[in-house]
Amino acid sequence: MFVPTREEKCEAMEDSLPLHLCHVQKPTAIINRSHAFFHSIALTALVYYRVSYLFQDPRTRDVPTLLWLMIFASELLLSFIWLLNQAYRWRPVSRAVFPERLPVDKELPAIDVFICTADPNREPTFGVMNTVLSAMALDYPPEKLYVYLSDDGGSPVTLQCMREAWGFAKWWLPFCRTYGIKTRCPGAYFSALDGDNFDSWGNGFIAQRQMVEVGLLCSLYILCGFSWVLFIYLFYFITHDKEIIEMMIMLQGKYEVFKEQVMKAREMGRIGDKSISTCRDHPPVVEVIHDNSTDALGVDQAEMPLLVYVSREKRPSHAHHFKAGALNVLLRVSGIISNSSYILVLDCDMYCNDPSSARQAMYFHLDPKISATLAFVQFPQKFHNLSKNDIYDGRLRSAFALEWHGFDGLKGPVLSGTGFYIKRDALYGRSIQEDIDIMEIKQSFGPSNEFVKSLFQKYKPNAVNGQDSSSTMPPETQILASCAYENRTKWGEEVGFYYSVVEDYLTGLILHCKGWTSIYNDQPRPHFMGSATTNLNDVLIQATRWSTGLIDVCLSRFCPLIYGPLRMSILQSMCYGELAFFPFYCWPVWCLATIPQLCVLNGIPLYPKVSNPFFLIFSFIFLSSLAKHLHEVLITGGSIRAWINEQRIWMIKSVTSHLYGSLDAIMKKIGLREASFLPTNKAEDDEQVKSYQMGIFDFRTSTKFLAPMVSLVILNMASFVGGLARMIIAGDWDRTFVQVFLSFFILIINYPIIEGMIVRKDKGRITPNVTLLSAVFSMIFLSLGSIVLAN
Ligand SMILES: O=c1ccn([C@@H]2O[C@H](COP(=O)(O)OP(=O)(O)O[C@H]3O[C@H](CO)[C@@H](O)[C@H](O)[C@H]3O)[C@@H](O)[C@H]2O)c(=O)[nH]1
Ligand SMILES: [Mn+2]
Repeated sequence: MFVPTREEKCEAMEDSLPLHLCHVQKPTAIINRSHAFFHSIALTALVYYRVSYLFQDPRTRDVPTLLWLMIFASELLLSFIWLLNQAYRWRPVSRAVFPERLPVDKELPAIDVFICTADPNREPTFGVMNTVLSAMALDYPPEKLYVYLSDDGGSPVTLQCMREAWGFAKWWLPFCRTYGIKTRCPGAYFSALDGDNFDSWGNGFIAQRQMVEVGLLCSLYILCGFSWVLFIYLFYFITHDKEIIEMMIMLQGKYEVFKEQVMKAREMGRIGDKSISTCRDHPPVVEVIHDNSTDALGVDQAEMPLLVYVSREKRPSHAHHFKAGALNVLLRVSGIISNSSYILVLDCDMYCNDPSSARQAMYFHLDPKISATLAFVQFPQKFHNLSKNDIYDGRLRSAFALEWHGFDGLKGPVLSGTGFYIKRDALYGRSIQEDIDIMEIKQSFGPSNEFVKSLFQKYKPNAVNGQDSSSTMPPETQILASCAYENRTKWGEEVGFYYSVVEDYLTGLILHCKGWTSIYNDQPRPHFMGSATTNLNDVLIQATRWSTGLIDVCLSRFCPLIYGPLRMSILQSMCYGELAFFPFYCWPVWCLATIPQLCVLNGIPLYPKVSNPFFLIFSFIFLSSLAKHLHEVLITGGSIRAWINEQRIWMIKSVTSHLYGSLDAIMKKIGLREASFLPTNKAEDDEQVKSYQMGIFDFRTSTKFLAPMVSLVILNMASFVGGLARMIIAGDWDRTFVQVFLSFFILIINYPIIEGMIVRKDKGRITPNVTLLSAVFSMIFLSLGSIVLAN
């Protein structure tokens, strides 16, 4: 977090009052660049060592060339990804904003909020409704705020619950506004109060409190020299305070009723006693949520943002392109309803925690110096369900606490799925001139006349506003939400969000390539809070999906290292490259967890002897990368434990998710597999939450994920013991040290796997079957390997 110095503030004042300031983190940049310098010298020496071996006389070489090359390739790949990583570390920046300098309400532009939900079983409706309410309660003029929920599950339960949420919002919004409530997601607000024993505050509490107040009042009146001014002042405060408490209690009651109704609706929507009915084959539904009564506190709907439910048409025969498809439907439907210039995109589990985010985004979007090229303002993803230890690195620390700041120092961070305010025009691909050929536009945007009209500046949207409750949706919305609408158009390819399971990454990449910029606004109070994946199974499934999507982009014409450098700066392309190449870590991690181990058991040295000067080079590289990582964890508020956790989860994901993801992408490329997007599970399982909170790994995941990591641990146990024996018995510790140490390091970092295999007896352990299977795998590998090496 950056606090502007007095000089910077003064400068800012003189310089026609900017709304924000950007500050390069100079000390960090200096450390990063010097580290990169020394580290790269060491890497060059390593390359020299590996290459020069290949030129040695074949008779003196004691390592099979193939193995040497495989290890060398791993080291080169690690070095290459390391090099790409340096782009983030080149020029990290922080930003400060000046809340007092925003234009008055009537000058603010309108905002459409898009919230996506896909599956009422994995994404509990009550949580989704909390997100909807938090968005409706943003601190923004309500007549300029339009909230759209896309329901890919097409579930009547969700629609019914939206109506309930609307009813509750009529109480909730005025309460937030009147009392300046800071936490406007009702779930978060009431659970925080629970922490203060709010539940025990009943009427008795109020009466008791009143007595104390009267007593206090009298004594203070006397104490302050019978001053009437003070008396009135205090009286006002005390009564005001009481009013809030009474309102709070009343609202909590309403909230409980709302919750019950949501639960009831879910109960009714269940098939048997299992899942809620959803439908993958249904017509489009677009509905404005409203009712006629103006009961609650006299609030009529004029003071409520418009709330729209959209469930796009789905047919089994049509590809629906997951979240990107849903967002594109929302773009079109909202285009003819509100057509706001800016759009906030939220995942259904990502609620607005700080109501000022919309205004803060406008500090940047309305700054004349940057607004012309600014496509979006990205806020960090922060999570409300993380434990202190965070064993699965659910907080994605390196991305949001570090790398995005570095991205921001270039031309801005990649689009990150949720929590960003994007300019509608940026998504439409180009600015539409009035004299452009209509037929050409229709080829890109589809046949709807109404929608095409909305692309022009002068367009006045249908303005279905909440005041007029009898208003129905323009029939055109049904056409825009139909699945055939996109046939033979450029949606998902040149306009809107780009179709990919990592639609955020691809759309961000292309926007930057087109010359747009973005901004990263990370402030101490989280603007948005989501639920992170907190069990191993979800973590690995999610990482597999991301890997598939990223490798898919790598294999397409948008490969960032080819497509990028011609269109944006080399550093920016490197950042995008690093993200896309990340899954390739599977290769070096697999190699380094198997080849040195196989070799140590067969007495083949792959690394320099301890007495060889190149040993120092290898040690330096190893320690320097660990130390740099540790430094970064510590400066971003992490601990030594977090550092170990991140090392471990990186290894685990590399040998499982990144491998499977890359294979999936390759199979997709050759037509053996279809893309899929299984949303993460946001429904909490008490038992799993408990073990996560206690920092205990929950190994209840598929064998597909467990077998590789358990096999590798067993393999390393074998090589560690075998290598140690060799060191002691044969006495060639000089030659074997590095390889034995490598196994030792792998085992130490992955201790929880050993524990899960051997020590634990609970449900979340690794079952003996999996251990046995993995042991068989590693034995087969070792015996086959040894036979091959012996020949
Ligand atoms: O067919 C689908 C599938 C998903 N979603 C929604 O997409 C959002 C993200 O899905 P989630 O299961 O939470 O995936 P994550 O892996 O947690 O999402 C991260 O990764 C995604 C893909 O890169 C980004 O879209 C997200 O914003 C980002 O938070 C959720 O609101 C879903 O409801 C849809 O609307 N339709
Ligand atoms: Mn998510």
